[in-house]
Amino acid sequence: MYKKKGLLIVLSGPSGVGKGTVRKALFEEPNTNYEYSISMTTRSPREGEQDGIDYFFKSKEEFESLIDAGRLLEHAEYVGNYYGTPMQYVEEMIEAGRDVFLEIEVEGAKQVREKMPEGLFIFLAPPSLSELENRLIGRGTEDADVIATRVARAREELEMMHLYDYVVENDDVQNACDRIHAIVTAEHCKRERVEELYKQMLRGE
Ligand SMILES: Nc1ncnc2c1ncn2[C@@H]1O[C@H](COP(=O)(O)OP(=O)(O)OP(=O)(O)O)[C@@H](O)[C@H]1O
Ligand SMILES: Nc1nc2c(ncn2[C@@H]2O[C@H](COP(=O)(O)O)[C@@H](O)[C@H]2O)c(=O)[nH]1
Repeated sequence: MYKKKGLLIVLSGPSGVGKGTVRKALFEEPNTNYEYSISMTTRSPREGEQDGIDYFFKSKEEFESLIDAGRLLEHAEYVGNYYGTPMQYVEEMIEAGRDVFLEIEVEGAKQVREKMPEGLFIFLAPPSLSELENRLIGRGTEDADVIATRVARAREELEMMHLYDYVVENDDVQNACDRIHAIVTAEHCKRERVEELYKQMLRGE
């Protein structure tokens, strides 16, 4: 029996912009069809982070063997660590009709665009670079030198914004959630309408 596939939603944007915060708030909304793809990383867990919930924490050797085995949809090196998306979970959820969110940086998003161009690519942008830096400082999870490296990387990432289907400013968590939810809903409507019109044309109607 034909089952409608889910949407792959790539939520990208610089470290500290609020991707995790906005995604968690989105997932608390009722009547959504969202799944979250837990990434793999070689970064050490932060205080309170749990393996299998925040990330799958891997050694460098484990991560490299997953790359070699072709088990990652995408992967990137970010400020001295590997990050990547396990392929199988994403494929299974999309087949099951679920909308799957990836929360990834821009190099990984480029790879996903090549492999799955039918995805929906959303860039979460900060109100300003100084606000981004304040958020990273306020989060209190990185040392000053790592924050400086992440902010420098953010400047490069912001130059890639135009490659995305949508740019959403995270000025306020609820506003950003509402915008993303509206984009996903509109995208579904568009795709369903296009599919229906193509089917009508094929039937000669
Ligand atoms: N709209 C907002 N206004 C003010 N603070 C925010 C907003 N969104 C998120 N924050 C705060 O900014 C900090 C960074 O947020 P978060 O960890 O969600 O970012 P991230 O993009 O997921 O970072 P990373 O990519 O490093 O995982 C957190 O302390 C969070 O509470
Ligand atoms: N390319 C990928 N990037 C990812 C993935 N999971 C997370 N990330 C991004 O890495 C940076 C740093 O994350 P942090 O948890 O150390 O702050 C941030 O931009 C994340 O969005 C992934 O699977 N692939």
